[in-house]
Amino acid sequence: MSIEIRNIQKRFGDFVALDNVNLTVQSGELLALLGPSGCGKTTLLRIIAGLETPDSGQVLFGGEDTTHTHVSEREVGFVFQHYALFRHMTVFDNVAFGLTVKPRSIRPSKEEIRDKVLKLLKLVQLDWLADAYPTQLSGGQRQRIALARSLAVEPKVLLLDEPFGALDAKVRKDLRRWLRDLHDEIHVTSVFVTHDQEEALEVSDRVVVMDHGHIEQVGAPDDIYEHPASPFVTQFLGDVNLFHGRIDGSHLTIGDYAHRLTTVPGEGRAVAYVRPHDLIVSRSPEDALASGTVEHIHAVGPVVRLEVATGDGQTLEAVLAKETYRELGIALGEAVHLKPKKVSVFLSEGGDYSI
Ligand SMILES: Nc1ncnc2c1ncn2[C@@H]1O[C@H](COP(=O)(O)OP(=O)(O)OP(=O)(O)O)[C@@H](O)[C@H]1O
Repeated sequence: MSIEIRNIQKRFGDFVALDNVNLTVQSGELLALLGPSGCGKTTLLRIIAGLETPDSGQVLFGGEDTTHTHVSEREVGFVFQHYALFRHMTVFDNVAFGLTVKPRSIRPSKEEIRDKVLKLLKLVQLDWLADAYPTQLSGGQRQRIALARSLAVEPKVLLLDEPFGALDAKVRKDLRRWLRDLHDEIHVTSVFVTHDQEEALEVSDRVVVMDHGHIEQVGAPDDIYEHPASPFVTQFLGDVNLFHGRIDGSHLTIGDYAHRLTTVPGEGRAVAYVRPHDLIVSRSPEDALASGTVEHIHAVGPVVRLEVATGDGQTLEAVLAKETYRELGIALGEAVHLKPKKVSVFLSEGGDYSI
């Protein structure tokens, strides 16, 4: 079931929560809505669910206008950050709930319900917990049961609002992989809200990056990461070093550094971003974008993070493999030169972008 969002506008008082949002979710796709707190992701998800009404615009399911269809008739499954399992019911009864409350005329038989629940519990790999109560489960297990419960009624669309938000980092990582595998198995059209870029990039088929109630960029994870469309997306997807320069013709100049651009966004003042792992640390000043003194050295697992103080008061961050770091034999207080492997450049358009 595809979802089409057309010109959605939503205000809360004077505050514009969603500003003319347009988006198509393909049938069977797992799509992430990614953005900082308050950007409107949850509001958009609630509008898709029918839990919130837009001021204007339309939501279409499979080409049919559902803007004014009640939430109970939209056939959506919902999983929230905080497990909404019924405490007084076993895992089995929690998963069966949506089926047992169906009107008698369309309710499956007891045997059918039993088969279906056991199949779902197997799917989320927790069939051995059928007789347990929610309080006996870990946070990650509860979320898997919540997901099984939302799938029991065979929703056309599955909506997940920070489903792993309340879990610790390790469990979160396991569950993201698990969700990806599960989706590959069942292919229900799913929209997933997160503010965690790593989660969005790892789990989804496509990522929608939002900011201040509008969509900044939509694309496959790799595409978004490699070709961010704006300074906001570049910064939101990970650490960056910022440089100010100019574009003239196809040349970017930052101080004495010159770089030939393959795609030219125009002419004028520009901002350039380089990710810490895209800075080559060298003893030689040749082709250097910046030079400075090593102020801090942090060894983190297989990589080493250097903080380099430049003459003009900026601190740059470079990340290099431990092996390269050892070969270079860098020590605190030494002078190093930094050369970029990859630069993302945007015109300043009259105002500087800042981080
Ligand atoms: N019912 C409401 N009444 C008033 N303001 C609201 C209401 N719901 C949301 N907002 C505001 O709309 C903005 C967008 O909220 P929303 O929950 O969609 O953001 P979000 O991107 O999901 O953020 P978070 O990750 O923090 O949940 C926020 O500034 C929020 O305060």
